[in-house]
Amino acid sequence: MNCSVDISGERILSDLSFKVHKGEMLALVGHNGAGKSTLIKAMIGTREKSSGKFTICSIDQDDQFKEYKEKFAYIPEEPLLLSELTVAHHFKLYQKSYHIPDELFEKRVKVYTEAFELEDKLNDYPEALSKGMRQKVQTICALLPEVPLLFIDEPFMGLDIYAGNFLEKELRQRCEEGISIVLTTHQLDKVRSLADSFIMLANGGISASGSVESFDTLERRDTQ
Ligand SMILES: Nc1ncnc2c1ncn2[C@@H]1O[C@H](COP(=O)(O)OP(=O)(O)OP(=O)(O)O)[C@@H](O)[C@H]1O
Repeated sequence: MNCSVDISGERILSDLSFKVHKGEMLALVGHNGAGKSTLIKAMIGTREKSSGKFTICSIDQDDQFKEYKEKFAYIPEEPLLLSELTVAHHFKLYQKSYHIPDELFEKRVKVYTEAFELEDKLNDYPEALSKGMRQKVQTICALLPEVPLLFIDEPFMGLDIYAGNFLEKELRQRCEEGISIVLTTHQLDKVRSLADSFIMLANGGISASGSVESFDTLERRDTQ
């Protein structure tokens, strides 16, 4: 993956280049405004890049956008649910978009709605849900398909402790199954406990990167 991104003529990300390996969990870290969400949005295709190239499993974002999109699922920082669809409709929409077989779909909906305590909310519309519940619905949607890559912007924001612990376990399990995950977080304890590697963004570029063990050293050095 490599890219530059300009917003309103201002360079936000400059010549970033990195790889995410199969089964790797990569944490994007950096202060507010460092460009973490912008990078994720460029990778999912909702923010145009000014130059560069993204590929997932050798599929190029610009040349084969439909195939590229089918290779990842995305959990945004703020839930983006449609007001005219119920919770169950959202799940069905993901099933159709990602061609999820019925058996897998039903199994995952059951496991996740139980784990996130949403079994009695399936026929509710987003406006009847709390912000945390909307975040849980959005999270479940992204966990339904079998895709090689997950992009997650602040996965634990707004989730209660039980849901956060469940998601942490689920993400770890997905990586063990060979799925790669790129997440942003300000929770450095999560970087340490979950991620394999990190990229620190600053001033539009990568100021540090490496294994999570080197993140620990960097953190100690920077706080002493
Ligand atoms: N829609 C926009 N219009 C103008 N500038 C924007 C827009 N979105 C982001 N920016 C700018 O791009 C830069 C990076 O923002 P971004 O949201 O990617 O940061 P972040 O690292 O995700 O921050 P946070 O930790 O606060 O979520 C900031 O300077 C921000 O002001």
